[in-house]
Order: sequence, then C-alpha cells, then structure tokens
Amino acid sequence: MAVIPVKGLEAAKSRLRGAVPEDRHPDLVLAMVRDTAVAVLGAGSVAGLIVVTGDPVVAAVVRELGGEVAPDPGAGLNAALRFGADEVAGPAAHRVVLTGDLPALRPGQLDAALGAARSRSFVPDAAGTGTVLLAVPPGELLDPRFGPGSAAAHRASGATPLPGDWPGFRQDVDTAADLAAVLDLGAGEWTRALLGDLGLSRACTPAACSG
Ligand SMILES: Nc1nc2c(ncn2[C@@H]2O[C@H](COP(=O)(O)OP(=O)(O)OP(=O)(O)O)[C@@H](O)[C@H]2O)c(=O)[nH]1
Ligand SMILES: C=C(OP(=O)(O)O)C(=O)O
Repeated sequence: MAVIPVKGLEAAKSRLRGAVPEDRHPDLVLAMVRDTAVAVLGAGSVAGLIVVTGDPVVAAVVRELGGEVAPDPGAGLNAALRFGADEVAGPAAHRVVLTGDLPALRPGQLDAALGAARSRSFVPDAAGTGTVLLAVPPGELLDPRFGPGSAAAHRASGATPLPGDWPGFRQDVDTAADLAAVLDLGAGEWTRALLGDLGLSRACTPAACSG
C-alpha cells in the first residue's frame, strides 16, 4: 500500500507561496497532489493508495481518483505517516510512503524503486538532504524520520538509500525554483495545466516571483 500525507491546502507549501498568485496557491498544491496520486495509482507494484489528510477538498479528489482517505491525527507529518502506514494499511502489508509534492513522478520510476527495495529503504530528494520515499516490508514498523535532514536521519535509522537516478521523481517542490525545475523535468498534467492557465508555462523564476 502507498501512503501520501497532505496538509490542509490553505497551510500547505508555505515556502512555495508567491510562485503563483496568492488565490491560486491552494490550486497549485492540489494539482501537485493530484499528479503525485495519479502516478502512484498507475504503478503496477502498488496495491492501493491511502491519503492521510484533514482537508475535505483533498479528500474528495483522492476518492474521485480511486484512493482511500484516512483522517489526520493532528500531531504532525511523522505521526500522520505512522498512522497511515502502521495502523490503516497495517504492518502485514508492504508499505511505501511518499510526499505529496512530486508532480514529475512517473509510475515506472516508482515500480523501479520498489523493485530495488530489499529491506526498509528510502529515496533521497534531489538536494540529497530530504526524502521523497520511504518503503518498509511486512512485519516492520515504518519509523519515519521526515523533516529537515531526513535523508541522513533515515540512513542513520538503518534504511537503505535506493540508488536509481529518477530526476523527476526526486524533484520535490518546496520553492518557486523547485517548481521551475520540475517543469523542465516534465511535470504531470494537472500541474502543467494550472500553470498554463496562469500563463506560466515555465513557472516564474525566484526573482520574478518575489518581485
Ligand atoms: N497529513 C499531514 N501531512 C503533512 C503534515 N505536514 C506535512 N505534510 C505533508 O507532507 C509532505 C511533505 O511536507 P513538506 O514538503 O514539508 O510540505 P509542507 O509542510 O506543506 O511545506 P512548508 O509549509 O513549506 O514547510 C507534503 O505532502 C505535506 O502536505 C501534517 O501534519 N499532516
Ligand atoms: C519533510 C520533508 O520534505 P521537505 O524537505 O520537502 O520539507 C523531508 O524531506 O523529509
């Protein structure tokens, strides 16, 4: 089972604020969640998707795409992940958790990553400091260490870094510069459509966004 945590749309992706007009910020966050969820649901190695969220708009979209929704326990990202992976999916299943900000993820990349995972494993983000995926085999607890410096924390907790290249997969979107990078790498259709609608076929540069 795959698990994606998603914060309430109004609060999510605060570092990305200003990349698009303020009133479209929630739409951008939702478009990236949709692209991530569509890619996950398209991966043959994934049995199903659980999105942990307290946001009713996100929940409706996830159900429409064919995913399941679990309530946010309200104690932060790692608590949301533990709840989704260890309690809702349950420890008898293979579980993989991904962040909801991976609009250039492709199903084949996720299949390749999971095919290479022989034990509790993770995929570092493009910067090498964060984490975009943590996978755990049946019988083990997820033990997530997401947050600043999570790649080192996951490694120190015994998880194996997966060696694939996967530049689009690894490009999580935290800032306007990440958004520009992900468009170059090939963002999914929802993110591209939203930015196209805004006349931002190439996302604004950090300088232009802050100006
Ligand atoms: N359910 C749930 N998801 C969370 C929580 N905190 C973060 N997330 C999600 O975890 C993923 C990775 O988080 P970040 O990249 O730090 O996103 P963020 O917290 O929205 O971004 P910033 O406000 O810029 O720090 C995203 O899909 C977030 O929506 C939480 O408390 N509950
Ligand atoms: C929570 C994380 O994401 P970000 O760096 O995108 O906040 C993480 O990488 O562990």
